[in-house]
Amino acid sequence: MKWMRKPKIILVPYPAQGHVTPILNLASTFLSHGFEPVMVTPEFIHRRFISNIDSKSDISCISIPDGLEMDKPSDFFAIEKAMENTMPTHLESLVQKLSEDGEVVACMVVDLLASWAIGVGHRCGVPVAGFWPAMLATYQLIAAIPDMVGTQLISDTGTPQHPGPLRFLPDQPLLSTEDLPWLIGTPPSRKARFKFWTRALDRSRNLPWLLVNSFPDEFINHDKPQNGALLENSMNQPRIFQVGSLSKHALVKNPSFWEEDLSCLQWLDKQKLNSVLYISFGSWVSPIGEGNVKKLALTLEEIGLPFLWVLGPTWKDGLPSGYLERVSKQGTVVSWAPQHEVLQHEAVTCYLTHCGWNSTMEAIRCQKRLLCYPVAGDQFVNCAYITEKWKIGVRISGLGQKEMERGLRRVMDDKKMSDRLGRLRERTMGEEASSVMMSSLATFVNDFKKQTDGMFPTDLA
Ligand SMILES: O=c1ccn([C@@H]2O[C@H](COP(=O)(O)OP(=O)(O)O[C@H]3O[C@H](CO)[C@@H](O)[C@H](O)[C@H]3O)[C@@H](O)[C@H]2O)c(=O)[nH]1
Repeated sequence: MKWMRKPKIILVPYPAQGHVTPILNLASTFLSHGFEPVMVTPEFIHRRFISNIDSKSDISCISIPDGLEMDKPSDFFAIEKAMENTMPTHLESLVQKLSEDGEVVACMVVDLLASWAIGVGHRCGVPVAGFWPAMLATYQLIAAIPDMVGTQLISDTGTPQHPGPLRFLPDQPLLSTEDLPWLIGTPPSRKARFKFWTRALDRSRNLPWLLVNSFPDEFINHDKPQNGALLENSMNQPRIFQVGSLSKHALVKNPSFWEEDLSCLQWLDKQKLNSVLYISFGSWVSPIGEGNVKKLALTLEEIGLPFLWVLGPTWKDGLPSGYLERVSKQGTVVSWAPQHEVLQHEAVTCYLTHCGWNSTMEAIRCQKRLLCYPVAGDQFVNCAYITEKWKIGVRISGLGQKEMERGLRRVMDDKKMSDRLGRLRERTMGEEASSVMMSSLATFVNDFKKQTDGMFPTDLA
């Protein structure tokens, strides 16, 4: 029988910018393997980015109901509730409908933060691969939760039992016990986030594959067979494939949740080479708090350095009165920037960042030094790699004038930082790294094709 339609791969991201962007990039890499990628997101997110997706794109974007109130901001826990209670039945119906219509769903790629969808795949008899949108190092930290509880490093609700810096895993930089990814907000919220992670870990432990949004030698374990996969399934862990920097930005237009303010590129064109500090704290976690917004605003004014600051409308209201007029000759504030273009711009010299993983990879791609102010989640781990392992940035402990000036001096005076950035870009996205990642992806595709023998049209299998 000759199949007319391409087999589908359904991709389910956690509904946040830092997750949708990398999963869509991953989706684009399946096109050359003969699949039709279908990204499924809840309605509240779909509405926001769909107009920014190229309508001629070969990637389909489908929304499912989330039960969330329209136009009401949803916090982490409201989204969790929607994912756990509302979305599974809708995804299941979607997969069943596709099968009834004669479509082949070859595989589902599920963000581990959207682990609710793993069960849907199992119930529908579709092979499921996990997707980790961040560093492998943070996955390993999460995967080590049972060991951390067992060795009483943390309590069984995730509370650190020993203060001070610790090396949680071999080869990883030192971290403070306060830097663990679930330690966000009040004690009840920390416990609830810990529960979220342990549940994600339980659901994903037996997955055969995990695709990681990272690069091949982020973690080197010479004792393990390479063969496209970094860690074999020996410890009841998925086989790991690092395919992060395979993404071709040209293939997918940025699925921005907010409208990009392009005027900042014209503003950058008028600035001197290597003169501008770019500032952005990403999209997911509330950035830095009102007090810190005010503090940073005044610091920038005192330092007098040209700056481009991404600050959402709610936070903009927290700027000191008359501030924007006062600094109009020095800097510019936008609600959302075309970040990749900004980082590529020659006027930008340094990036004050929250160390979100996508921003970190983009800064490496564009060769920009980093001034790090991690806020939450995996950002402390990323920051430790940036500042201690790779030495492509400097961490600042506060946003006051002294800390900023000291940090800027250290980051700009480091004569070897540009070389390190160059070498890191080569290691992470150069030709050799890309070819390893391409073969990793091919190994993964062949692997799941084997599991679904007979499902594929012969001319694609
Ligand atoms: O004005 C802006 C600001 C950001 N971005 C883009 O938004 C994305 C932000 O991603 P990331 O840097 O990873 O930050 P978050 O959105 O905060 O991502 C969440 O998800 C990441 C992946 O799991 C984690 O590493 C972060 O800590 C977590 O906050 C990047 O692609 C940026 O280019 C823009 O396009 N315009």
